[in-house]
Amino acid sequence: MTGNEQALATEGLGKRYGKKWALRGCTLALPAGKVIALVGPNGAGKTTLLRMAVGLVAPTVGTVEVFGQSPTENSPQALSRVGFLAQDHPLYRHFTVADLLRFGRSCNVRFDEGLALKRLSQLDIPLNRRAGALSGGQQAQVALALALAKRPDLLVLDEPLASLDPLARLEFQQTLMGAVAADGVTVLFSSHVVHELKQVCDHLVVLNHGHVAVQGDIDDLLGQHRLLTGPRVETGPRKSGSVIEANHADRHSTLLVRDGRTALLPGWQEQPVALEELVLAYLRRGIDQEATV
Ligand SMILES: Nc1ncnc2c1ncn2[C@@H]1O[C@H](COP(=O)(O)OP(=O)(O)OP(=O)(O)O)[C@@H](O)[C@H]1O
Repeated sequence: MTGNEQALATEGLGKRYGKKWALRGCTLALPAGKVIALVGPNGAGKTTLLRMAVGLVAPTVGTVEVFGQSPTENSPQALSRVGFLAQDHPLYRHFTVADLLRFGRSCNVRFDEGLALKRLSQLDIPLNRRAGALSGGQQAQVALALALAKRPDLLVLDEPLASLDPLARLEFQQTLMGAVAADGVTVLFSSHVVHELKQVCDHLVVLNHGHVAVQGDIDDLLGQHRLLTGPRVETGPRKSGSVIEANHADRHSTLLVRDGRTALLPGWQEQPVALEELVLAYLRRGIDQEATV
């Protein structure tokens, strides 16, 4: 892997179901070797994007490439490098954990059964237990162990944390981060949870109403945005491309801005913005406002 290799690149990507666009005009360049969060509300288009990335859904328009190859046109080459964990981490419920490992081995030439066995033993997950008899957290861990045993270069996870309790979430994240540190795997995962992102992610994509609202390296995004507080002004997001959100009280205004470092006007103060505030501000914007940034 080179330093600036892209794990996933899309250009004008869109998917329409009937008359409704689930995703539209999506252009992304997601760096390899990073942990990337895809954030957005229900129906934003996250699953649609992830399913196009792993070749399960064909685009209506535009292109998608995984490590430079189309997951639909060059599927064996592209998909041999990709692991996918669908929402609710589905497993064959009547299979034992050992059956699932055997199944994984028979389906994937690169399957590293030793690695999966090591992870499952560290988590005390019994191999003779049927998948349907495991707890939700254990099922998630088994699904993750199977996906990692494929030794993917890109691991795509659709809302992996949604059904897990706080302890199971932590264990799941630790397993994931351990794999990232050990193997340099690129992780792309979708989530509704914004407040935990800073600890686990390098890169962020915010989707809203089927459009990319903002994307970039998290440290860069935090460096580019700031909160300005000062005397009330009658400006809003539509008057300036650099004002992402404006909130007004009787005497004061607070503006979230994205711009170069310009001198502050008298009476104005600036402070850094937290990642959660930044994401929520972009989610609150309407589609017509997204085009101004
Ligand atoms: N197979 C389908 N047929 C018709 N419409 C679909 C289909 N799949 C998704 N959609 C629609 O596309 C839009 C985006 O759905 P998608 O599942 O990608 O969103 P999401 O961000 O993953 O949502 P959630 O967080 O609820 O899982 C929604 O309006 C959804 O109803």
